Amino acid sequence: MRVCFGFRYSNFVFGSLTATISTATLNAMKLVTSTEMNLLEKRAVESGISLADLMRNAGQAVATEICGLFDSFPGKKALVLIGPGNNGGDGLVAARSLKDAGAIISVYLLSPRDPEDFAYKQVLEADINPIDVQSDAGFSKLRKILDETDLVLDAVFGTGLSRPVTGAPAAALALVAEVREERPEMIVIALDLPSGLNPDTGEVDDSTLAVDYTITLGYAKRGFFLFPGADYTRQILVANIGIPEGLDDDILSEVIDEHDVLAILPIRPSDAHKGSFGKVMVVAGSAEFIGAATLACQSAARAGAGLVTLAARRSLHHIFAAKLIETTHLLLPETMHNELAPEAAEVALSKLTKYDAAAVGPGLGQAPETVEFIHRLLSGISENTKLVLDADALNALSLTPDWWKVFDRRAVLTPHTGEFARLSGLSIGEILANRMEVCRKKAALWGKVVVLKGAHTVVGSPDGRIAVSPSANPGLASGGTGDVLTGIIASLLAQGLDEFDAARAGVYIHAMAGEAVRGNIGDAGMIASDLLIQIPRAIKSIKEHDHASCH
Ligand SMILES: NC(=O)C1=CN([C@@H]2O[C@H](COP(=O)(O)OP(=O)(O)OC[C@H]3O[C@@H](n4cnc5c(N)ncnc54)[C@H](O)[C@@H]3O)[C@@H](O)[C@H]2O)[C@@H](O)CC1
Ligand SMILES: Nc1ncnc2c1ncn2[C@@H]1O[C@H](COP(=O)(O)OP(=O)(O)O)[C@@H](O)[C@H]1O
Ligand SMILES: [K+]
Repeated sequence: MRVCFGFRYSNFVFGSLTATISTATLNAMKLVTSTEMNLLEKRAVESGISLADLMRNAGQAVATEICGLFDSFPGKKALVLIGPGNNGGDGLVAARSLKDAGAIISVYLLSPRDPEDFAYKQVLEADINPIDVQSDAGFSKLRKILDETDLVLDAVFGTGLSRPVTGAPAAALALVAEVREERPEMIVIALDLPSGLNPDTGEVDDSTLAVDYTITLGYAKRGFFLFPGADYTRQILVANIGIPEGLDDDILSEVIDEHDVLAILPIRPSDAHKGSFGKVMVVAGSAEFIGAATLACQSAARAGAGLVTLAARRSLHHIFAAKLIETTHLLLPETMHNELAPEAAEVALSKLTKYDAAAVGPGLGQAPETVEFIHRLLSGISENTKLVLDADALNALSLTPDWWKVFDRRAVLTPHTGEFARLSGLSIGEILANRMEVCRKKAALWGKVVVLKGAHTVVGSPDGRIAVSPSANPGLASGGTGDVLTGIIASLLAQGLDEFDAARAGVYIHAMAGEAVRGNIGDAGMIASDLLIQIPRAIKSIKEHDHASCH
């Protein structure tokens, strides 16, 4: 079994990610910490699998994946760098399997290893004579091998890294990096993870290689989706090492995957009418932020809602009406200073009873009257209307100490890092240092589904689950793309999805739309409106993938 993280979109490959997620198993989409990985290993051993079996499976699976990367593997030259622990052990088994598959193998020991251990015997039995760093003073042999090898397998350190990398391992990794500059055709593959990358935090060592492929064992590690680590793993393949199914039921983190999204997408019966697909009210916009409201309304419609209504200031009606042809309009009263009147909340509330979902916040602004309007609206909104809050709705909430005790209903919140900082009182640095854990904890404390936006967006659920976007796409870092996400999530809420499902499916569809635009025009110059037509295409593509995999 093999899993690749990435997007398949109309048979094209985007970014540096692979094209296919080629398995139906959802377990492989789980994300683990090093502690969780050790626990799973312990459970596997308790269930009757020996450590040697796991290592044999790991080494063989890695070799199989490597062979699959080449059109023709026999005769390829492969160098395996071996460290002191089990990662090195896996590397020794992989070296043996690669030789069995026809490769010309060099094994290079960066630390002394016990010749009696199971893995070492594997290479000796295959007549591979490891080169020892002690006997290769000055790395002259290593340099010579690197000048000719087709691939390097980094099996120096895995999840057991405990301190900065120094000495021979650091020097050898630096040499690989240097030769790679001269020989870009040389493929570098990490076994389990690029050595020196912290699997829990995504921190990297100075010596960590940005590899071409990371063949990870059993489960992807959280650090692959946290920066800077996320820039070092490139294409990630998850290899099956035989951990029995069912041992990971309490692992609550996952990468959002097309199969998950397909399973939760709303069904669209042929005899549907517009009432079948829910009504969304978007409460948004101000004179300064016209685009935020229009983008949210259009994306809600493009994600499949039956009817979208914009509730916005009366004096802006003419411009909104010109921009939004399909949207209906609710004209909200204003103060004599041309701000939203706080009593506009009652106007919106009186209509909202007929709506399945509301998106509140994009571009509303932060005038005191607007803040009062938002507070009145949020305190009066019925539990029957599902809710997504973004931008100025989040800013307004942040003004109330312990806001989650006052605003204690279900909702999706979609903060970027700055808004999350205001909501939580944490600094930006504290959030960036561990986005997944921070998001999980706050979602539980606040009792909300929280979408912490950015590269590899994290969706946290109050029950402890987190779902991480597989996409990092600098093209999306432009004004208005978040408003598009808000509209998509509101649309999915209106179509009947619960908060967590709407948020993770919405994040995935939005990311896929972004990847499609990147595929067309690159990662600079993307504007939020480019995403709109890609939303239904992304949904179509997800559905077609299912169709393709069924036949
Ligand atoms: N957890 C699991 O389920 C499995 C783990 N396996 C492999 O085991 C690996 C983890 O093995 P280990 O726990 O032995 O850890 P590693 O192989 O990552 O390295 C730990 C060893 O390196 C030393 N070390 C750590 N940091 C160092 C540094 N900066 N400089 C020099 N020496 C350093 C430690 O003292 C220890 O000897 C995984 O990455 C994976 O490759 C597989 O064999 C199979 C199953
Ligand atoms: N580097 C990136 N990789 C992936 N997604 C990104 C990246 N940068 C921004 N995004 C996405 O773009 C959107 C930006 O939203 P936001 O910051 O609220 O902007 P705005 O309010 O202007 O719409 C979010 O969905 C975010 O996750
Ligand atoms: K490694």
